[in-house]
Amino acid sequence: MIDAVSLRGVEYKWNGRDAFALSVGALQIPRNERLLLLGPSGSGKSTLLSLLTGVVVAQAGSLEILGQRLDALGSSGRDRFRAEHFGIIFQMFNLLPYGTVIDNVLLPLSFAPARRTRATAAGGAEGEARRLLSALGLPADIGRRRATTLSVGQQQRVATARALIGSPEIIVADEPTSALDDDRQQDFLDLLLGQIDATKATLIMVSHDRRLARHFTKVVELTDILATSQREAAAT
Ligand SMILES: Nc1ncnc2c1ncn2[C@@H]1O[C@H](COP(=O)(O)OP(=O)(O)OP(=O)(O)O)[C@@H](O)[C@H]1O
Repeated sequence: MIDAVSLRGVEYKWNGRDAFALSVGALQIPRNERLLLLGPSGSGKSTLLSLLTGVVVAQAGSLEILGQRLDALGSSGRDRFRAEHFGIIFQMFNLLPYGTVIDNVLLPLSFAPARRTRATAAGGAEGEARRLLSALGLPADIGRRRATTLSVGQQQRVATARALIGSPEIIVADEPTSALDDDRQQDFLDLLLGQIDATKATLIMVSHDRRLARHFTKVVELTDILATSQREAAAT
């Protein structure tokens, strides 16, 4: 089976003086993996996610997602590829503040025809949005509320339903539990992992919190996958 992620010798440097550079030797993520990527703040975890999702393109090396080389696509091709194959739960959730909860959950389907087809086949796009919201523990009447009126925990679940709708192959989550206390973190992870199991998606979650490790099939320390040159520089 084609891997979810196949990365080799990737180098990326942000623009600017003294800009941060990331140099990753190799990272292979099979389909259906639940991977936790650990690293301290500022170590480059979000930068790596931006590379994997094609928000930015590496200056060197090769990166394939589901067998597709991202550098072979232009910027709008990468946007389409991201919308179709990734569900992304952002650190700050990035909900449309004045949209309703249902608008927010349905949003990715506007840019992802295959996800729309799957959601429609599963019981209509809006029905599927409501099913996911309820599976994530939200009350039945939440669909018409504005995103701005929700608690942080509710916003996070809406962002999760938006990532899951239409069953994209890869779910990426950037520190999604950092705003929650321990009990809520546990509840949230149980719900997310239950949904991931149901759709057989690959999960890539980024965190600095190694206590989350037991929920995952694989744990990778960012420092362990850095290219040798960058590891040596970081150690000095
Ligand atoms: N859009 C950007 N433009 C320029 N530099 C950036 C940009 N995003 C991140 N960086 C730089 O890249 C470095 C790594 O940041 P990154 O956000 O990838 O780390 P992180 O491990 O995800 O940190 P955190 O856990 O705090 O989110 C930092 O020095 C940061 O300033």
